[in-house]
Amino acid sequence: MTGGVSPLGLRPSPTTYRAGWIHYTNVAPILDSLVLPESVRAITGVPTQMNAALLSGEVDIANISAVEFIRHADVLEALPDFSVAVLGPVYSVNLFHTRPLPELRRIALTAQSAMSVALLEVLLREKGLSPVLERAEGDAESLLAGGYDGVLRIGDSALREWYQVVGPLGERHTMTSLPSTGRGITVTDLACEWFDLTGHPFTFAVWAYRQDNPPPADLVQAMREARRHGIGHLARIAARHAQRLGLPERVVQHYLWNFRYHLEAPDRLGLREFADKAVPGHAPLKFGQRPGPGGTG
Ligand SMILES: C=C(O[C@@H]1C=C(C(=O)O)C=C[C@H]1O)C(=O)O
Repeated sequence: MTGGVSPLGLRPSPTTYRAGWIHYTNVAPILDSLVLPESVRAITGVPTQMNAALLSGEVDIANISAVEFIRHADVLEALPDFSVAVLGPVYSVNLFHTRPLPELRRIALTAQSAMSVALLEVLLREKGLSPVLERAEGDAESLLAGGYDGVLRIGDSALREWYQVVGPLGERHTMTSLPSTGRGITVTDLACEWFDLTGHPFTFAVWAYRQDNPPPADLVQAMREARRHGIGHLARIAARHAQRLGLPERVVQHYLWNFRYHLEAPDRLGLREFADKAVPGHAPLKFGQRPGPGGTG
């Protein structure tokens, strides 16, 4: 076979490239309008599932917890211009608690997340606190009623539970003047805590792949086009997901526009700072080539 054409003159079918998407609402502006090239197949799951799928080779690319990218920086590389990051509050990575942070003794962790657990560990260490951390599933209020004094939750359910605690959002409230307590519960936004500690953005996820198996150019191009389209139609995306989540449209719209999806210099700075604090001695972080001028989408 030469030049990709078989002796019969047939083109070999292109090998399938497998993608794994964490499909929380916060990636809707990238994934909702993504048209996959024919050679790409995608599965979806929660962060810990996608982290495992990428590391076991079940998928070739995934938006994974940034801490897993850092831990496996010797074999992984990340797309240079894709992130799920924020500067300040994120609203969906929340510690729900019933006592002040310094008095917490037992915190329930979600099994869905690697990143928020690593972030919580860094923040607790910085504050000199060492509560017991245990995996436990269930909604925050039941776990708090059942013996935990802190509960860490992420993603769509954390966003909904946050709103149950701090909402409803009256006309006099703006998203920047919301209470952080309600129903006897305080909600600590871990990305806000990171901002208070460092003054930098926090990068929750990157799109990673094995260094020897980068994604086909048409997939990355399609992702950039989908993101441009998604960000341009944020109100529509927010309306659709608000209905699904049972949340007010303006809350979901604020939630979405607050994300930083382009892994810009400040997001990399935050990522490197987190890497040094959470995984001392990690291998250098590797990123693919940034697109040229006008090519970022
Ligand atoms: C901000 C979030 O980011 C997600 C949180 C992750 C984690 O905690 O491991 C992984 C990927 C991110 O997309 C969220 O879903 O609430």
